[in-house]
Amino acid sequence: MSTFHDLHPGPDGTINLRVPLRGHQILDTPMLNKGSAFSEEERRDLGLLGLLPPHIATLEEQLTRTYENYCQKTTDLERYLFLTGLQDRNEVLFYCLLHEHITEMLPIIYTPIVGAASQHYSHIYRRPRGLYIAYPDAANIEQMLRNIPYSEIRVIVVTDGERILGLGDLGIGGMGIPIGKLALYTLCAGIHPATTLPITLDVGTNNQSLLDDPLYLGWRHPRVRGAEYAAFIEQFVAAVMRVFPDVILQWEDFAKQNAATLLDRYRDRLCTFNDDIQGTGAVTLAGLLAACDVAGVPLHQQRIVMYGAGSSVHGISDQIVAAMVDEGLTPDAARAQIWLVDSRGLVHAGRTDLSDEPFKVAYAQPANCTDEWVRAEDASGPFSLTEIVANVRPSILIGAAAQPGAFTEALVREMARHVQRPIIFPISNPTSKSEAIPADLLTWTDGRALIATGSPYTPVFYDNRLITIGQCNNVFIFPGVGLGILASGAQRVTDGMFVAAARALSTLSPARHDPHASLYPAQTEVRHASRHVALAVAHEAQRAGVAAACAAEELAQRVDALMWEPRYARLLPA
Ligand SMILES: NC(=O)c1ccc[n+]([C@@H]2O[C@H](COP(=O)([O-])OP(=O)(O)OC[C@H]3O[C@@H](n4cnc5c(N)ncnc54)[C@H](O)[C@@H]3O)[C@@H](O)[C@H]2O)c1
Ligand SMILES: O=C(O)C[C@H](O)C(=O)O
Ligand SMILES: [Mn+2]
Repeated sequence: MSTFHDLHPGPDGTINLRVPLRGHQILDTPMLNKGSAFSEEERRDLGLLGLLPPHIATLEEQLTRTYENYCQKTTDLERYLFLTGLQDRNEVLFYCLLHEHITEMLPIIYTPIVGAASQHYSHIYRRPRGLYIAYPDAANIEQMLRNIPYSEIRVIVVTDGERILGLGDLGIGGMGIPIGKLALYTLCAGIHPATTLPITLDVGTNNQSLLDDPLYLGWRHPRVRGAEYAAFIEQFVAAVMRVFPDVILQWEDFAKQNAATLLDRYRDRLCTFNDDIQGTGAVTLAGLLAACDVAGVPLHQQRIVMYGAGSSVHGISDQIVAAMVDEGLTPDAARAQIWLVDSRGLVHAGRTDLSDEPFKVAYAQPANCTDEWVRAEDASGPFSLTEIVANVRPSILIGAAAQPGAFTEALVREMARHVQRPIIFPISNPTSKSEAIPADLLTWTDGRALIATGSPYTPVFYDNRLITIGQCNNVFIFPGVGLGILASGAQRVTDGMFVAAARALSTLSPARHDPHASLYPAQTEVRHASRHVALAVAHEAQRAGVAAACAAEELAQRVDALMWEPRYARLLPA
């Protein structure tokens, strides 16, 4: 069972796999099951005779049947359940179907519908996947890690469910996210599914409606905090390092008070990164660099307002500063061009509530920066976002506060008065949390805005043109980063690897060749983009000395060899 991922095609391109299982055991193993596509020999030699309808289907026939079924579903949640069911039954067919219909199905297995599935997790639950590590079982984590069906795990995505997209604390329901992210590792970067492991650390939930829900599947307890939480995480990481010493550990959708702390605590101890901070930083920088190119104004001359000052803005700000420094600014001069806005308004040094957030302190504008600012009529209290925009006159506006509709018409029109090509990225997820809708942004800026969104949007018809909206989502980064780490054998994940990823992705922006095109590649290009990102990450890992050097051709070969294609192996009895 441990060698699923070690499949090398023979001279005729066929992959032979000897399996110690027979009959129903094979049909019940999604990594082995081919459904109606088992050949005559396989049926005879593996105890499958009579267990399947007589016709031996081709993969194409299976895809037709499966897609036909999919199309009969009438709600997105049913589509999600259908695809999850397929994943739990036949993984090759699942990934083949996703490859064929990626634009249609990515929003189902990932953002935004994975958000709805996570909200309803305890009501739609069918089968377990991955590991559920609850706080009361802290003493058994190592045993749990050894209970999983595969023994050669290379990538773990872990959440504690506290900040699932912009939907808040979803407790055990957060499991939808690591499952979805790891499906994308396979779909977008070819990481073999049997080498991935989704994990939810169930430390309770403070979501009262979940605690009150009789069907809730998690540990019914308020969230464990403080020293107990830290000790539990430490036990988890230590167990992971014992059982899977070479694994990549990706932290996902932790609340901001834990996200940065855990990253700082563990980044020098194992191969680990935080996707919401670092992955989001990189994907946003990639789109901004392309947008700056279209606007004809380099990044270091842009004035940037960030709405939200949590994990994602932390990562985005740090990446922007790194890129501005590459363009010749000092770090201080770069930070001076970034204005953060959190739930209490502008982040400035005169505030007394920043001391436990070092990231905000580093980006705080001078205490007196608003002394000369003009107030809106009748305004009092902290400056509103519209007032901040009116006074700062930003050329870039990023939204990552999960406050739907926060980029109002008045605000956007104000911004567009001062800049020829306003760059506006409402990146909050899912769609229901977006700060603005692309069609509105185009209307309010007379089509001048350069837009990207966190969740996918259909193209907008504006001024007799169909405008494709690029998706500024870390899906364009983390699968390639993981692939690059595995291919290079990197021991640690550096910030430089994310800047390299951003620059690599940015070169693939369709807008670089056609100023009317999207700032990000289409979803159909994501596998190509991941490969490109992986190579850049692997080279940077070598340059930084966290991976052993090798020739560029060898690195490319290793990347390609790791990229699994979903197709059936020929199963032989062991
Ligand atoms: N597109 C992507 O790839 C991507 C990646 C990561 C996060 N996100 C999305 O970004 C959003 C934020 O994620 P995060 O990890 O930064 O969350 P977070 O909880 O770490 O930070 C949220 C921030 O928003 C601020 N905020 C809350 N209410 C506010 C208000 N009314 N006005 C101003 N600021 C307010 C908070 O003070 C905090 O600074 C989520 O919707 C998430 O789904 C998107
Ligand atoms: O999950 C996503 O779509 C992106 C991001 O990681 C988020 O938390 O919103
Ligand atoms: Mn996330």
